[in-house]
Amino acid sequence: VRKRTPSDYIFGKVLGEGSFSTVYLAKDIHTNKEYAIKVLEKAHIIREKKTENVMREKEVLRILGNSSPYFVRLYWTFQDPERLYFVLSYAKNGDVLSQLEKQQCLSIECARYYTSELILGLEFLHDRGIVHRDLKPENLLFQENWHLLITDLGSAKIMTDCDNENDDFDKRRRNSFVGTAQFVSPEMLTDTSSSYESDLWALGCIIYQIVSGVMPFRGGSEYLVFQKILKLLYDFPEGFDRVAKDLVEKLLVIDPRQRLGANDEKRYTSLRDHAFFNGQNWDDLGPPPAMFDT
Ligand SMILES: NC(=O)Nc1ccc2c(c1)=C(Cc1cc(-c3cccc(C(=O)NCCN4CCCCC4)c3)c[nH]1)C(=O)N=2
Repeated sequence: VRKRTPSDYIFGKVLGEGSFSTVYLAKDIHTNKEYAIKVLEKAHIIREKKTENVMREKEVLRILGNSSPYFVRLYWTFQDPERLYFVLSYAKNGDVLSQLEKQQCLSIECARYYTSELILGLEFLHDRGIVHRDLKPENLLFQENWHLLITDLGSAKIMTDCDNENDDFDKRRRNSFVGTAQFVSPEMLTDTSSSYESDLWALGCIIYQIVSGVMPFRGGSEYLVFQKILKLLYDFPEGFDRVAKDLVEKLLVIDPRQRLGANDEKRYTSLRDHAFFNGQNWDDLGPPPAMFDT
């Protein structure tokens, strides 16, 4: 197959902007299919020493292939003298953060459904030895059929055997801060170690936010947010669903080994068995619940 070039696509609106990439809506001129194309400036990537992150994102997306319904798919990559291009799945209904900004919070039925899809995605990812490390509502997308799609594997880590040993100085030196302040786990702040349980902490933050509409750890600066995380300084708004509260409290635990799911023989039995998912058929979640009052 001929290597694609930018001229194979008509580029449209900006779908998202990050520190190291811009994502555009694009249409393939041969098939009229729509894609999200993530464009990275080579000079910027090199200057900011993010080459390894870019290579890892491509490697992780290659490992995931199209074998999970819950992750964006990487169709093609190509480059020109200045830029790298990743042709990815387009999720027509945007990201969860935008939805929360539109309707404050999700109904408890939607929160349960999308948390279930996220857990199925995490089971798939973690069983393949991959930690996302930047889970947040902005990286959770709604496809045209309103099923969830997890994106942005640019901070992901591929766990190897040595990663399961204690941190050593080199690892501490190598691991700079990863993730987004409000969702970063205490262990990523204290000893720069991150593992599967770091994604379980982020899951707790996400459930809190989709149920309440606000983040659990908020502050005027990253430093203040970090202090609240390290001291587990958060509370629940009046009327927060009692069962969801219990689940969040079992995930937002300082010691990663004590988080719900951390010691599961089979991932993530103890999350699936929590009362918040009572009645859930994990083998068939059914169609997404209506997002709007129709
Ligand atoms: N960092 C990353 O890797 N980021 C990525 C990667 C892949 C990717 C990605 C981000 C996507 C983000 C995205 C953003 C949007 C989007 C942005 C702005 C507006 C809209 C929008 O309003 N869509 C119309 C549908 N609306 C949505 C809300 C309810 C009414 C109907 C969608 C759609 N998809 C995407 O579709 N595919």
